[in-house]
Amino acid sequence: MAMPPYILRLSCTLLLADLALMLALAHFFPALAHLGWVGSWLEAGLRLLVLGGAGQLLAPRGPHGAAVLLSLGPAIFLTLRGYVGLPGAAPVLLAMATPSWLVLTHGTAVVALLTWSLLVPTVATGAKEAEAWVPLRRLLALAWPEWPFLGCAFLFLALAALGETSVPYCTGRALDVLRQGDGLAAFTAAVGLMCLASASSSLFAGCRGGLFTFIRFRFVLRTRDQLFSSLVYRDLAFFQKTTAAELASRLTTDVTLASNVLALNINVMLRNLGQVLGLCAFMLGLSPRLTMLALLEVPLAVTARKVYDTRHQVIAGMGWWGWGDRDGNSGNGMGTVGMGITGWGSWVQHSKDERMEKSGAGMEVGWRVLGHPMGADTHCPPQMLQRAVLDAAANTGAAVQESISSIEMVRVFNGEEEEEYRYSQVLDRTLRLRDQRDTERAIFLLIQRVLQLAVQALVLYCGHQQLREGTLTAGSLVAFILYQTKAGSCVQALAYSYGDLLSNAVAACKVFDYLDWERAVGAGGTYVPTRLRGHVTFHRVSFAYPTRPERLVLQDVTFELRPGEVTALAGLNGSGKSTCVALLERFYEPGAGEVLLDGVPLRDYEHRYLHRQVALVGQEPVLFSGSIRDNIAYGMEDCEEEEIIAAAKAAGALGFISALEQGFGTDVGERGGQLSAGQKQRIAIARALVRRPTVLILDEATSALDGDSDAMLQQWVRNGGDRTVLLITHQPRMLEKADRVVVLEHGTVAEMGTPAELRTRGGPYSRLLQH
Ligand SMILES: Nc1ncnc2c1ncn2[C@@H]1O[C@H](COP(=O)(O)OP(=O)(O)OP(=O)(O)O)[C@@H](O)[C@H]1O
Repeated sequence: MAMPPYILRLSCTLLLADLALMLALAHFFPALAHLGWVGSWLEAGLRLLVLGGAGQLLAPRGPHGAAVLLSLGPAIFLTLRGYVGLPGAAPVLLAMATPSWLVLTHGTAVVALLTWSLLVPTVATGAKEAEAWVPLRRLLALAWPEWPFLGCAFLFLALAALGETSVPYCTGRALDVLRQGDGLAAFTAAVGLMCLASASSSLFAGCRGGLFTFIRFRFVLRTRDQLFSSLVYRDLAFFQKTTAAELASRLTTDVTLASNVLALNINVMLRNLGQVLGLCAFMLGLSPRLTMLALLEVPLAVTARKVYDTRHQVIAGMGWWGWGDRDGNSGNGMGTVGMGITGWGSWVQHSKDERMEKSGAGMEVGWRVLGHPMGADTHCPPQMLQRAVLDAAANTGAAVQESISSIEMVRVFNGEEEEEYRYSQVLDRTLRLRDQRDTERAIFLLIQRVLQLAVQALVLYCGHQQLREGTLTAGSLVAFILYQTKAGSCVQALAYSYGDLLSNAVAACKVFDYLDWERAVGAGGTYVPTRLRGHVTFHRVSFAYPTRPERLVLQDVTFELRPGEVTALAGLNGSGKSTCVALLERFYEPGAGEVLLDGVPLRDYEHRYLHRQVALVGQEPVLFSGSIRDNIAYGMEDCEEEEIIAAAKAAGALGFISALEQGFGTDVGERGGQLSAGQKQRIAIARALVRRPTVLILDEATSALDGDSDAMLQQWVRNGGDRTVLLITHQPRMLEKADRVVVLEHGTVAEMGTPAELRTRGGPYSRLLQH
């Protein structure tokens, strides 16, 4: 296997810098050698400065840990050698050693670099780390309302750490008392102290855990609330670009992950840091020599964890097992969307390593997002393997949901076998991902354990020597080993929490991105005239949707809607009729030109006022779950029952509503699913009419109505006084009833006039009628 060029460059740079340093300081080294191990460490510090600087300047791409390893490695080795007391002479300084020592040092560094590059193909994690610390201040600010609870939680954290740290010490004391036969009273006191330390640490730990869980719960609720508030005020262009699943993921997964930073990661980090420091203090008191040896575990554990964490990210980025399209092609329907969970699924906390599994319940993933087939060129950002496993689990849930919710279509098109095959494929992918993750984890744990055991064996060897020398008692050695085991697991937890904190902080960044948006809805306009005529003018309007900015769907469109008239927009599918409606509702801003209401640009009107004056009944009426009454009075706080009844009557809905057992109180079901299409349309019309709008827009709003819809239309115009009505319809009968018709073709106005005029011209309108 060829050596990556950046490693070659870095290795050569470090070797040359090392040689240059040794030549330059050759005269000073004998004086340093007299200082013993202090001299070793002074040499190490000097080499660290020079090698680190040279590496940064001449080989900035390489992992900078190489300079640290090269400069500190020999000093650590020589110091440990002195502690363990191995036979044979060793040089004090690398500079004064035979050239073979230098070759061995640099050779080891090259091997370490190659191993690192194999295990972790991408090494640029620095930026991610720096970025991850940014949101901590914001998270603290968000959690600030909980400061009394936070204060108590941190107090209990400190007390619990103190209690946990003193338990091994008390155990060692009890053992020594037992060995020395100091009498029952002394033994009882020692055991009592041990029990007291254990009991109090358990109590404090319980209080700490309970308080942090409580704070986390409140934090999650408040953040979700704020995030949702910021979402509903976003402009529609945003929702065109962002999938519902992504937003749901932000609200559920990312907020939960962000809450972990404070309530879990910092909590665990501080707890373990406190314990490590306390344990080290006790260990130093027992035997400084053994403590230095035991501390060897820290860099080893941190490096192993870093390799594992980084590798997880890389693997998930490269070997993505996302949702495939229906032909079984592997695709990534999720991307940064994450799991696309729209339910409030519950996170289950497992052990530290098995941190998060998603419970299957409550997962609902939109098919549009999941099923969106993406080609191999789709950019897949690196994601943690764990996250990919969760995504796959969410995909499995989505597959079930999609098949079951479309079971009628499955039956009609005989698709049972295909659905079966598709589901088994998704399960297969999930299984493969899990296997990959579990194998990696098992190997990592094994390596971690071996490193731990190696350090413990070293400590036992030295401890045995100290016992023989009489500088350590058996009880102290037992206490030391207990401390070492505990300190080891604390260091592991510390390293784990740090990695987890970084990835959770990235999730928090995404949440803050969303929270930082300025309100789009309601921003700007303040114009609230006391009287509105409802004269609408499209003046040279051009427009392209934000998702396809290169394609103009309206070009230089000019027409007007007059008060007291029904103006019909006619045109083939895709000619731009609904786009005109979207601009009139201010879903988007025109790219060029203006939409004016009574001569004033729409953006100058106050948001609430405008949407009370301009009401829309859309192509696919959307009802919300709740009663018919709630749906008609939606968005109107001051709506009287009589107004609701009058609107329902005008929309021709009173008949069927009265026939229902609970009348206006009848629940319409999710998205109005318990009503027929025509009934939904009538309720949607009533919802528009109850506002007594000056401008009424009917976008294919009468297609499912039975009875004389053109008579009803005339009634809606007359009842509103001089109401302006914009009608979009494909029904020639309705077009003929309009006062004026504007014909659109490919986003431009082809012709306009009264239906009779246009018919006699024999132009686009006539062709449309024939079509
Ligand atoms: N959200 C969108 N993003 C990008 N392009 C869109 C979007 N909505 C519509 N379009 C495109 O804009 C063009 C005009 O669409 P529009 O819905 O205004 O047509 P329409 O005349 O109302 O058609 P129909 O009679 O079928 O309702 C179409 O080519 C359509 O593909």
